[in-house]
Amino acid sequence: MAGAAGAFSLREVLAAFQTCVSERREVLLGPYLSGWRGLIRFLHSLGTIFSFITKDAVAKVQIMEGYSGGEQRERYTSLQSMVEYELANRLVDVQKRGGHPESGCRTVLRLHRALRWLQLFLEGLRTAGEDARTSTICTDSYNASLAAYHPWVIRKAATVAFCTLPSRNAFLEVMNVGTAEEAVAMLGEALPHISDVYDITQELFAQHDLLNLP
Ligand SMILES: CCCCCCCC/C=C\CCCCCCCC(=O)N[C@@H](COP(=O)(O)O)[C@H](O)/C=C/CCCCCCCCCCCCC
Repeated sequence: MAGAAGAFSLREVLAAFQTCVSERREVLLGPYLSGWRGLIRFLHSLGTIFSFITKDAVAKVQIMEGYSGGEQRERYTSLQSMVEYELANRLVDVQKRGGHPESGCRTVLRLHRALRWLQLFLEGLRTAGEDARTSTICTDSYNASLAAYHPWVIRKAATVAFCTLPSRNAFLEVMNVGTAEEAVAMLGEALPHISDVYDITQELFAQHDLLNLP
């Protein structure tokens, strides 16, 4: 279940995103949600100022867990099968939220946009100098991705929360993969897998005109 306690491990998150993409280049929902659960563990550790973000991420993962463990679980093995099933059965609100306010497609779209933030943030952490401020990396990544989809009040609250983030080195330590240098190396290994998942999903959603679901 989403949001379970336990120490964050970048290795686990990496393994999840690594196994996300099948030989047929499908994004498998099981490992995708597993990756998100790992990331949420990290968010929990950042304290209550981040709880409005944690709650939203947990809620979205729980919606998807409901589908992937539900009656139609076979339709939810991959993002590709989910899109096909939900579109064929008119289970997606495409103009405004109505009968299907929590479709898998619109829920994954929110996580997908957040994955872009993660990609930019981790790349920023990986390439920044030792004395770089995590809050600046996080704010820049947010402004270049998710912020475009959030109202002013959320952007404001997020920016305030980012100011409390620990230093870059503290971040690298919390990844539980050894020294800062080892953590940076592991980020270099993790990022192509996260990018692969992002790119495949982006193409899938673009093909089906699903990038602006309400
Ligand atoms: C050691 C480094 C590892 C880094 C690990 C980072 C862990 C981050 C984990 C999760 C990222 C946050 C996921 C947030 C999902 C947000 C989805 C969203 O956009 N939801 C909005 C729209 O949903 P609907 O209303 O349409 O259903 C919703 O309104 C948003 C609510 C909450 C605010 C979201 C702010 C997102 C900021 C993302 C940055 C997280 C900062 C983490 C700091 C490291």
